[in-house]
Amino acid sequence: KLSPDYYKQSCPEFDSIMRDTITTKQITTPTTAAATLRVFIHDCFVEGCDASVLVSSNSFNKAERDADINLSLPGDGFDIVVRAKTALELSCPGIVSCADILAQATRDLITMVGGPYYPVRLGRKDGLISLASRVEGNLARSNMTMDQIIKIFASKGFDIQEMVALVGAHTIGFSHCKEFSDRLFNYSKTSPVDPEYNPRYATALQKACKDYIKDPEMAAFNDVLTPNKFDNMYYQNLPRGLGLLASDHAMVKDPRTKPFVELYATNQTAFFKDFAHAMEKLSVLEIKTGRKGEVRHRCDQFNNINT
Ligand code: HEM
Ligand SMILES: [Ca+2]
Ligand SMILES: [Ca+2]
Repeated sequence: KLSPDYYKQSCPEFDSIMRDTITTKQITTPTTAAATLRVFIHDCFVEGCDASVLVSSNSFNKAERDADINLSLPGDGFDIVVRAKTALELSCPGIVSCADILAQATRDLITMVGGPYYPVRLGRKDGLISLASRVEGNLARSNMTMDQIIKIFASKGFDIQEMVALVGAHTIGFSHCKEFSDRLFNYSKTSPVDPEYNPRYATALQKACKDYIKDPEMAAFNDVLTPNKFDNMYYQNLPRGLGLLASDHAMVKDPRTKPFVELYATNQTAFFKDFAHAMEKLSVLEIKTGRKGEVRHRCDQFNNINT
């Protein structure tokens, strides 16, 4: 059974250790919030919220982390879990799962950057499977059609409105140039850039991504106006041609998603309420309890490393 105070008896310092670790990390490395949120969704959409994404490959197993869509997952999202796990293992060894650490860290970081609070129930076990081959088809890509994207979210139990609310996560963080450069250079015979972009924004992006093939680290903020603040600016950007990814633009073009973009653009309270609700739902997606999982000693390997 899950509960918000699952560790009250077994690890009374859980809350304070989490709070200290997260505050220190986010203050010294402000990209941590977005990094952790992305790692979390990539975890939950593949085998559920079970920390399967945190496992490293070894000679027996090519893990999720080495699936091509996960290669760009930001290191800070892994590091925060390792830090919390290390501190927790000193206080209460073998008690707190990596999956719970990731779920609670994500929530705390979202609130730290201005987003809504939602309850996270605890008691998840860490998964026993992490296979790169099981990733494909479970995560949306920016070049997918809206039909494909809607289908993926539906397969995880999210309707269109919940999907639009969740994608509001792009109010923080950044994307590497290769994720949107096809819209900037040689877009079509008639126009080098995607005409959906605001022209000045397109010029700025072309500059920012000029050498992206030589330097694959080059990136741009997902929300050009308030990149570090969790707010509803992402939705306000879209109709102004300030959406970064093709999938972001598609949100405001498709008649199925557009009404929700418009709602959230004008009503941040509605966005926060729906985002919080969808995150609470995401946080318990296909979680494992009891014997269906374990509490890993190290978040990057199964306790039986030969599996
Ligand atoms: C339409 C569905 C989605 C697509 C196609 C998509 C695609 C992407 C892509 C391509 C990136 C850039 C990755 C990189 O270059 O490193 C990104 C970043 C990000 N995505 Fe999404 N995403 C979607 C939905 C979501 C959802 C539902 C969430 C969370 C609830 C989310 C959270 C994030 C965050 C926080 C970042 C920034 C990561 C960072 O700054 O390190 N995305 N997304
Ligand atoms: Ca998982
Ligand atoms: Ca923002």
